[in-house]
Amino acid sequence: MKVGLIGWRGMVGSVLLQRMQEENDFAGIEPVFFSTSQAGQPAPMNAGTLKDASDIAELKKLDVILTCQGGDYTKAIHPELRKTGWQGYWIDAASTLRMEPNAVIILDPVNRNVIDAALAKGQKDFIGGNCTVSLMLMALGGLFRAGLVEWITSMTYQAASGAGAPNMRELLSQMGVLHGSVAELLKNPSSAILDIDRQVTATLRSDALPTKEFGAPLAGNVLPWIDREVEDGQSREEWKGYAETNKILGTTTPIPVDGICVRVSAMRCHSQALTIKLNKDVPIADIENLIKNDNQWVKFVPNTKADSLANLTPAAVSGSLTVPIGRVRKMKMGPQYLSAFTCGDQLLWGAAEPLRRMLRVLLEK
Ligand SMILES: NC(=O)C1=CN([C@@H]2O[C@H](COP(=O)(O)OP(=O)(O)OC[C@H]3O[C@@H](n4cnc5c(N)ncnc54)[C@H](OP(=O)(O)O)[C@@H]3O)[C@@H](O)[C@H]2O)C=CC1
Ligand SMILES: N[C@@H](CC(=O)OP(=O)(O)O)C(=O)O
Repeated sequence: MKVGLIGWRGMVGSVLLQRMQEENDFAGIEPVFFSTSQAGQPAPMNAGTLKDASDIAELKKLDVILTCQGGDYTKAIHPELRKTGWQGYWIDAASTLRMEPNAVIILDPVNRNVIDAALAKGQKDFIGGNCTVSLMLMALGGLFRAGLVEWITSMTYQAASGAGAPNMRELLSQMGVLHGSVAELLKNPSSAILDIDRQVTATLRSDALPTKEFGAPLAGNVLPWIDREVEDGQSREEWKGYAETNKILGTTTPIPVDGICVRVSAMRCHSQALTIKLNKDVPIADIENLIKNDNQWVKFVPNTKADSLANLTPAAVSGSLTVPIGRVRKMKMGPQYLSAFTCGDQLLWGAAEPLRRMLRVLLEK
């Protein structure tokens, strides 16, 4: 199978390449590497030279295209390529095609049935889901599979990486400026904390912090808006919660999903505080079993302070495929109301992993 890799140099693409190497995915394919800016230069893995990612004639030779190049690339190339009659598989990290009727949103541990049905019908476009949605479904797959979810709200704590590599750098630079503004005061253990706070706040409100990428300070702050405005006061990131969850699950009666998406100063793990309305009262032990037996990556964290702080944080999860879920308990609102907290690496299950697994699904066909 001839597989074209596009966007492999970027942040998501680098994680994808690393995972494909770890899992020996290259053994079953003939990789062809592309670039929009470096055609002619040596390709990685001694795979010849880089081809031009806008060369439709070269792209047409491929059985599969795996792209993490971004939405603008997809918008420009996908329709051109399909117009020529190309019948290959298009696997993509960008959101552009997700809601197209002939595209499937891929998260195989959760919706392998939807993927298989689409393949059987001859569908060719397989698109990775929004990171927040995919991570929520990896954590709560067991409750959805059991048909227990009446509705869900997700209050998110999303990492800088979701906004891109330059944003991760900017966050760290902001942290450095904040620290620098009070470094002398911090050295003196008897300096007044309110003086330190006043100085930090003054720095946050000044022009001293770099804010080109986020448009606001993220260090020492939270940003309660991600992506652009859509309708009904929702941000596009919040809109995806409902639209993509229901498309991934292939629901016939949509399950309401809503909440507020917030950017916080984590590096690459998105966390979510969930309120789940169950459609019946289920004992907490059964809920725990459904959650932890759903897939091999979900990890149930006991609802204790020690377990939560050790296992349910971006610091614990970063770089790992494990999706912990904890703080699970019935709420004061009644026995059908469940709270939970989950955290996951948004570059792995949130972006790269579903793509490489889709390639595996095609190889095993
Ligand atoms: N960031 C995220 O969390 C998520 C992103 N996505 C999707 O993936 C797409 C790509 O995102 P992301 O990986 O963050 O984008 P990057 O900006 O890291 O990479 C995108 C492209 O930029 C080019 N590029 C230019 N300069 C450099 C450089 N110095 N280092 C590396 N690449 C460079 C490369 O293309 P070339 O070789 O052609 O020059 C690369 O493929 C997004 O647009 C989005 O659609 C999906 C889910 C999550
Ligand atoms: N919007 C996400 C990252 C992302 O790229 O999402 P999507 O794949 O839906 O465009 C975030 O900011 O955290």
